[in-house]
Amino acid sequence: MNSPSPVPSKAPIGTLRALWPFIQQHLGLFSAWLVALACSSTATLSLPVAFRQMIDHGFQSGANIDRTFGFVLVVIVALALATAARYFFVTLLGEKVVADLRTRLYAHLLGLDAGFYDRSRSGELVSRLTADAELLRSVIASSMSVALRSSVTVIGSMVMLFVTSPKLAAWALLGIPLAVAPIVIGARRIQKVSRASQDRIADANTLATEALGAVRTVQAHSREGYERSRYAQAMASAVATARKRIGAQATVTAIAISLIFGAVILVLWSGAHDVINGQLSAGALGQFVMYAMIGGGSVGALAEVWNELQKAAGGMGRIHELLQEHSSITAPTQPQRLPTPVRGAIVFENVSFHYPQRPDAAALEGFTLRVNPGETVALVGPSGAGKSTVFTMLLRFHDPQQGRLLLDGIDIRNVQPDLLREAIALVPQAPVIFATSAADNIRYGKLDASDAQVRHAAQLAEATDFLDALPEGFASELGERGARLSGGQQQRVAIARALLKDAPILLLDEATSALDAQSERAVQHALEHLMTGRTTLVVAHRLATVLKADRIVVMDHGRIVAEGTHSELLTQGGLYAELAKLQFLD
Ligand SMILES: Nc1ncnc2c1ncn2[C@@H]1O[C@H](COP(=O)(O)OP(=O)(O)OP(=O)(O)O)[C@@H](O)[C@H]1O
Repeated sequence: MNSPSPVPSKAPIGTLRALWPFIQQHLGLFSAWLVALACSSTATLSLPVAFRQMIDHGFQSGANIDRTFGFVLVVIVALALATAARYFFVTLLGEKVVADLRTRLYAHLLGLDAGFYDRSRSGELVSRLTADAELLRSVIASSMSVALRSSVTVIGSMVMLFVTSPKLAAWALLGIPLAVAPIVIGARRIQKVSRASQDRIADANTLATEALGAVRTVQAHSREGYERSRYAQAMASAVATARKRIGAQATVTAIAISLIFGAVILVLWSGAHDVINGQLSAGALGQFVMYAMIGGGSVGALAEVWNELQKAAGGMGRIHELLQEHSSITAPTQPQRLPTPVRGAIVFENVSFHYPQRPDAAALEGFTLRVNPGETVALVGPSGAGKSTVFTMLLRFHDPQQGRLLLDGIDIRNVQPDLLREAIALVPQAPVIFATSAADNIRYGKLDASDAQVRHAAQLAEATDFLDALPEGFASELGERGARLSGGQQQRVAIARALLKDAPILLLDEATSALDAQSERAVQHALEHLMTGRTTLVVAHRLATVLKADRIVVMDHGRIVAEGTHSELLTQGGLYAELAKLQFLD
């Protein structure tokens, strides 16, 4: 996937066609917009005719005056109403289409497999959801509307110019492109400079995001001054680039005004001669100038939105690309049912697996393991041995290239992935705490749990003491990534969540970070509650856990190198004895 650029890249306008299915969902609004557009364009194009009436007949004494002014008034009211309706329908359409697009993309992203997330960065995905979708919103609500409206107006005013005065129209046809061309060229140049200017702003934003996100580290190193001057430099560079853009913009404005009004004056001058010679009425000349201005303005507007449309096409292209991604972990067409309740018998049968990003190195190789219902198996081994990969396979985040995994005798590829994962509770090494209340964090394990069930789970996880002590008890917000809790407390919240889920299989990645003796004991107690009566696979880092396991499996380079109890393995010597000496026994 492309890395996100602050200014989205361009793509052929045709890419925007992918928007059509989303617009089709709101055909009523779309049609209402087209009707309003037709009305407002008709009113715009009738305005010069109304003015001609006013000039030619409005100032003469006679019966016509009231009717003439009345006509002008009607056209103006119609224009006002149609413009308001057009704006309302198209803006609402933009909001709805983009909301649908975002919802659809988000739902799609949540379903993609681990392989996809290994190769994408979450920041990029969020930018697809925000920046690219935002671009499309402005395109539907404004650029698309302007493009269509201007096209209609350009064609309409061209026709009317010829109807009003074929001779002057021929002049205008030559004059308008000559006047508009330099403006369009200038606008292109401005676009380039403003891209550079936005890039500089983005550089400064990156600096600020990084420093503010790690403000403790910045302060701990006393690097506030350094960060301030880096940001100030980035800002100065942004201003210098912006100055170029502003200068170019000012020049183009001066040229545009001179050219456009110059052309209008020339045509007027030629028309004035016709009026004096009696070949043209004053009203017709006024009407002509108005059409020329409307037409010229619309050509300019078209040139301006073209760029916007190209950028939006780039955004749509990237969103479309994401929507085409498919998860390789899918439910079988005829899924098999797991027994109820799940007993928790796990079998890894000669499993070999390479991560998609690392096809050369096997994370698991010829891995065979049988875990009986209710048994606790500790996985130990050096870093990178493949312990976490065992969990990944069991949760079916990836499928093995060889071999199979059975749960209660059923190949997990034949089970619906969500039902498989319902049967498993995972307590990861670094607990994930969401920025919601403590109760909701625990309730993530079982969304329909009652308050009493949440409290009971917290009790078993030894979490009630510190949660009750928070200012609003269980209703207290835990802050971003659980910032208001200590490491050991976060672990106990995660354990309470797993307890509430009450799944027959438990995957436990024991935290390596050292806790003080008291939290350590609390966490151990909580874990004991959690492990009771469940099939448990635990990546063990502590002697206490290893000693409590029914069996210890020693892994190295994706293979099982030894199995047994602590004392059996110690007497065997080898990798386990070495690890035990380094990890548990000192
Ligand atoms: N998402 C991934 N993409 C590519 N390779 C990976 C990925 N995750 C793990 N690996 C590789 O697979 C191998 C096994 O990793 P795994 O995380 O299972 O080891 P581990 O025993 O759990 O290590 P640790 O104790 O350090 O967590 C390692 O060589 C690792 O580099």
